[in-house]
Parts: sequence; C-alpha cells; structure tokens
Amino acid sequence: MPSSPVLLENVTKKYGAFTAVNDLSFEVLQGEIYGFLGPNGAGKTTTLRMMLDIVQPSEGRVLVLGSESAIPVRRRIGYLPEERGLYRKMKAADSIAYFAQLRGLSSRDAKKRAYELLEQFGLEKFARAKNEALSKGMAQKVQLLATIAHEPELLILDEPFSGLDPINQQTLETLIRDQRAAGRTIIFSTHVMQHAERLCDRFLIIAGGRKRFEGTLSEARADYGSRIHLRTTAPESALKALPDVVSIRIEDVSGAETTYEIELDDDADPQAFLTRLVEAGVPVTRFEQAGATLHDIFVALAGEEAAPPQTKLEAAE
Ligand SMILES: Nc1ncnc2c1ncn2[C@@H]1O[C@H](COP(=O)(O)OP(=O)(O)OP(=O)(O)O)[C@@H](O)[C@H]1O
Repeated sequence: MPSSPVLLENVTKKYGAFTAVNDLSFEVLQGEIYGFLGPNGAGKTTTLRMMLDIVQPSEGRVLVLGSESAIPVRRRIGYLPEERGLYRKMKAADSIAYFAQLRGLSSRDAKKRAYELLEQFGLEKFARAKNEALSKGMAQKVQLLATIAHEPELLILDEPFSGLDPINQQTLETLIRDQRAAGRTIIFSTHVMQHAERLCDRFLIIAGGRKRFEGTLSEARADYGSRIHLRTTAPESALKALPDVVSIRIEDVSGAETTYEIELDDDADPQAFLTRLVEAGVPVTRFEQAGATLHDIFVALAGEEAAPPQTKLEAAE
C-alpha cells in the first residue's frame, strides 16, 4: 500500500486562456480525513476531477493509490460527485447494489450490503421506494451509501454536506469518522468551515486555483499569529500605543467597558503583553488568548479571492 493515497505535483489546469488550477502540489496521507477548502470557483471540483482522471491536467503529475490514473484502481475508490444523480425509476436499495456491483461486488453481496446500509442509516422503510419518491436529502444519503457500499479505501466526496439538514450533517460526520476508524482515507471538499474544523486531520485551502495553506489546524493557527480578547475601561488609544500591537477591533461595548480583539505581532509573547498592560496601568477585567477559528484563517487566506468574482483575463498559454 502506498504511503500517500493521493499525490499532486505542480498540477495546472487551463481551460483555454483561463487557469482554473495553478501549480498545485499536495499530499494526502494514508488514513486521514483531508479537507479541501476554498470559496466558490476556487478550483476544488476541478482538482477532485483530475484526481479521478475525469479531467486531465494541462501540466504536472497526479498519483492516486500509486497509479498515474484513477481508472485502473477505481474499484478501490468511492466518489461522490458534486452534481448528484440517481436513476429516478430505480429503487433505493437497487441503486446502492447497482453501484456496488459496478465496483466488483457479487449481485448477492451487493444486495445484502445495500439493505444493511439502509438499515444502519434509518432508511430501511425506503429500500423499495423509487428514487424519484425520495426527498432531496434522502436521495443524497442513498447516493452516499452507494459511494461507500463497496468499502473503498479512498473516499473522495465533493461537497457532501450541501443539501443535508443539520441532523443528517451530523450523521455524515459520524459516517466519515467511522470510515477513518476503519482505516480508510477520506477527502472532502466544502466551503463550510465548521465541518472541516471538527473533522479534518489536515486540510488544504485553495483560492483562485492556488494553494494558500496545507497542514493541521494548529499549524494554521501558529501561522495566523496571536489574538487576545481584552475587556477594559481603557480607550483604544491607550492600547494602540503599546508595542507588539498590530491591529485592534472592538468586539463589544458594555457600559464603561469595551472588549477588544487585539492582534499581536507574530513573535510577541501574550504573557509579556499582559504584564505590559498592567505596568501601563490598563485595568484588565478579562484577558484571554484565543485560538483563531478555521473561519478566521480561511477569510484571512482566501478572503480577497472570495469577495470579487475571479477574472478570466489571465495570461494566455
Ligand atoms: N469545463 C470548464 N470550462 C471552462 N471553465 C471551467 C470549466 N470547469 C471549471 N471551470 C472554471 O474553473 C474555475 C474553478 O471551478 P471549480 O468548479 O473547480 O471550482 P470549485 O472550487 O469547485 O467551486 P464551487 O465551490 O463553486 O463548486 C471556475 O472559475 C470555473 O468557472
């Protein structure tokens, strides 16, 4: 078994003169949950499709389960595409069994597995219902079950949480964790940071087709620098005058007290900053060093690209 189920080296994808993915390199490790994060149009789906050999890179190299193409190893992969679709007239259980058979299970095993999964996910009542009779969320669950039915060692899920209600989103989080516990590798794309924050061992932030970050949440936080939440009666001007202060934002005003979010210089020591506050006579009623959320980090890294629509006027090939 290769140590990295997915490896991309300097991958670029151009559509005519437009560069959708730009010199992207990253590695997904065996048995991890890997988040693929980026704003709309960042290049997530294009990259996932390149992993699956549905679209081919203009430049660079893609290795999946040790293979230059996903096609010979497709039975070991489960893929949930962004555009969902089940045969409308087919029954839910038959749909799951059909995909499992396509991926190598015998007809008997595929059927058995379909019923087991439907039961496990509370859909046994709908096993014999036609897909067209299912709600959008239920149909999506059926498609997810079809994706995992053949027990693939690598799961690639494009926006798996979109279209699910909060309860089913939680069910999906559990399913993803269970897949990892069974030793599988899971890659999923999302622009909802909370799922990624709770689930991912590591993640990649992509914006405008370029990699902005790859690593763990604590690595991202370390890069992001320290943020302090300070409640005080002191005015902003008194805080601005202190060394190591990069920026100040008012979070809340309550009576005479204001809560500020203070960004410190990357090398600053928050404890030394507290000492300095006290020495400067700043009355402190709350001092808290808070880790940045993935949302903060995402906005800081991808915000510029996330705001305006991406221009298609990139240099021609
Ligand atoms: N076949 C194509 N021809 C031309 N441009 C394309 C094609 N496929 C994708 N693009 C462009 O490439 C860019 C990246 O698209 P992609 O679908 O990979 O983004 P994404 O990160 O998955 O976005 P979303 O979150 O909106 O699904 C977009 O600007 C898109 O318009």
